Amino acid sequence: MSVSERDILAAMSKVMDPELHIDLVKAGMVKDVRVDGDKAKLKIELTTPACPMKGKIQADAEAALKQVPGLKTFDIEWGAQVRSAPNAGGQAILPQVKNVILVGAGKGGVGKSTVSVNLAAALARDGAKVGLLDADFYGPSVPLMTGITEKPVSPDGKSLLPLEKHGLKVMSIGFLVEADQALIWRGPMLHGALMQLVRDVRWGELDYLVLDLPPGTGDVALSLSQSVKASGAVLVTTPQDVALADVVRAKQMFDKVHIPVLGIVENMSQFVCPHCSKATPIFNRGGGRKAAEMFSIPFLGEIPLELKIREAGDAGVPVVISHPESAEAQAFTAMARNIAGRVSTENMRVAVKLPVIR
Ligand SMILES: Nc1ncnc2c1ncn2[C@@H]1O[C@H](COP(=O)(O)OP(=O)(O)OP(=O)(O)O)[C@@H](O)[C@H]1O
Repeated sequence: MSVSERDILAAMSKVMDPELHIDLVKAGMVKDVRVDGDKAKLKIELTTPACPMKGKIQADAEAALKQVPGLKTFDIEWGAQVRSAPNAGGQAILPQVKNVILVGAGKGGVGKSTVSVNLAAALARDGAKVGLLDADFYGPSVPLMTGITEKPVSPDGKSLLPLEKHGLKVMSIGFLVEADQALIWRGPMLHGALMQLVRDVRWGELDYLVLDLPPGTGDVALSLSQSVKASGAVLVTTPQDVALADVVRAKQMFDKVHIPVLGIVENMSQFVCPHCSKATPIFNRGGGRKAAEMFSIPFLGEIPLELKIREAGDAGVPVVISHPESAEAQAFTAMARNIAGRVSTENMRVAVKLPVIR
């Protein structure tokens, strides 16, 4: 029995992307199908190299191909092509950036910068082209957390080259102004400075630009979020009720400007004693998940309160790079893949008018 390309496509159209809820053929993920007698070759192009569902898609695709009558062997080449946010193409401000991911928090100190840095590093480790922009003028921690001490240079007196470290392109308001100087600026001046930081940096082509927002729900965070036409926002909280009240406000802020909230990350979830392995919920636990349920938005993961995370931050090497096998690095990696998956779903939902499935 001879096998045709159509048989291969028919098999692939039975495999669903578990996040997009459409089949691989409809999602445009099956490419370069070639059949030679009883052998087939094809390429499956995921919507992100940080796909959280790759294992399942791979198992389902292989199972479907094994069912094709007459097919003896097959070879799947795996690739990834990050798609742009539907509104990204029109934005003159960041034309080569496919997706801007905002990282926000209702208040300071909940670990927004730690999450931003590890999110960016985890996406880059998975193979994506990633930039990290620290717009937190209250306390720009990205220079410390990435270990960058150099200042950015301007080859033409107009634009700035981002600094490169840990596989990331990095820019921070902290590279350009002294902390006390930015603090005395008021709304329009601050907004102008931050927009310059977004606009005048030569990011080049990026799959994701992770933008560490100033904490809170003030005008600066709001207008910056609007100007960059983000794919979505990640909200960081600690599990306590007091932090969650701030998350409610942050969610309302993003709703007001029609930026999809990709989900909630709960940081400092619990502390596991390295000596006796007893877990202690220092800031309580489970509040982030509860808030996600309350808003019907995804819960993107919980990050433990862990000495290694703080030490890695202070040492300028994100924990996903310094200790990639550790439980805390894996928590960040799972979170990053969930976020990348949500960005793909949002992009695809608008592109092919998928129903909203949470
Ligand atoms: N999960 C964690 N485990 C241990 N330490 C953490 C964790 N998350 C953050 N920290 C530490 O807490 C401090 C504050 O974190 P971070 O600067 O990321 O917070 P932030 O919300 O960005 O604060 P700000 O709004 O002031 O910039 C840092 O020293 C960081 O290393």
